[in-house]
Amino acid sequence: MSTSTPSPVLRATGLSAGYGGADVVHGIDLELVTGGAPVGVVGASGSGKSTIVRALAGVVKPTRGHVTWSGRPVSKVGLRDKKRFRAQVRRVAQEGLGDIDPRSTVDRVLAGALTDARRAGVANGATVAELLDHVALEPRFATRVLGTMSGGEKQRVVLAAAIATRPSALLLDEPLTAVDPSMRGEVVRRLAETTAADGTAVLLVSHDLELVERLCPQVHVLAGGTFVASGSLSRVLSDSEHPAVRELAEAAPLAVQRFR
Ligand SMILES: Nc1ncnc2c1ncn2[C@@H]1O[C@H](COP(=O)(O)OP(=O)(O)OP(=O)(O)O)[C@@H](O)[C@H]1O
Repeated sequence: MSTSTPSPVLRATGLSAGYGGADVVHGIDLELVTGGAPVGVVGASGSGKSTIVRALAGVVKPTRGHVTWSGRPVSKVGLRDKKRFRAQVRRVAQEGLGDIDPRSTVDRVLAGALTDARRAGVANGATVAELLDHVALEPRFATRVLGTMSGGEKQRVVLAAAIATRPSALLLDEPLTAVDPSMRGEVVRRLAETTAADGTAVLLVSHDLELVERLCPQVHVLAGGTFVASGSLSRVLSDSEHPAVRELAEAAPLAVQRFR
């Protein structure tokens, strides 16, 4: 019987990165594995969570260490492979619609994402209605213009467009902040189902500890740009003596107080 471990689709090794010559994250080691369980990153505002996501997506360059995509340095992905990289490594960031035109209708955006996927060599037989279902949006949303939708509805369309390319890695940076908490659980449940079926490696960055706990068996706590504790969220919050973790545990909402 083979005992080989699957190789990571994205791996950060000794990653340091930042802006204008000053590093904000230092010596980060992180692996996202195809078919592996989602990995969470939590930490105070400004601790560097989004910077790690940007470095994994190739948007910010490492100053030390490196990020590899299926073993190749992301910084060396040439023009020819850029399209495939962008389809395979999808970042859903808190910054809103990204490059999606707010005047577009939902079905145009999602049909476009499915076409992009096919052009990048990704087989996806999904329909627009199925993509909407993956993020708990009803079929009637297909004809809506994005600019007229609520923040939470827009976030779910952005997520559906990311899933359309059946990415091997999905980097979620506060993906559901505008979705109301009662709906968030259902979106996460469907998202987890879809990504698990596709073997997509998921990284979730969020201040919502309930969401992280629900989706990610493995969590890293970031403080001052370094990982200060790692493990299951419940174990980390109850066991770690690090001041940043204690602060996180103190501020945890009632629903996660049981961790303390
Ligand atoms: N484009 C930028 N130029 C200069 N500094 C930046 C830039 N983006 C982020 N920073 C700084 O880098 C540090 C880490 O920011 P980052 O956005 O990674 O933190 P975060 O943990 O994701 O925060 P939050 O939870 O508030 O989103 C912060 O001090 C921030 O001000």
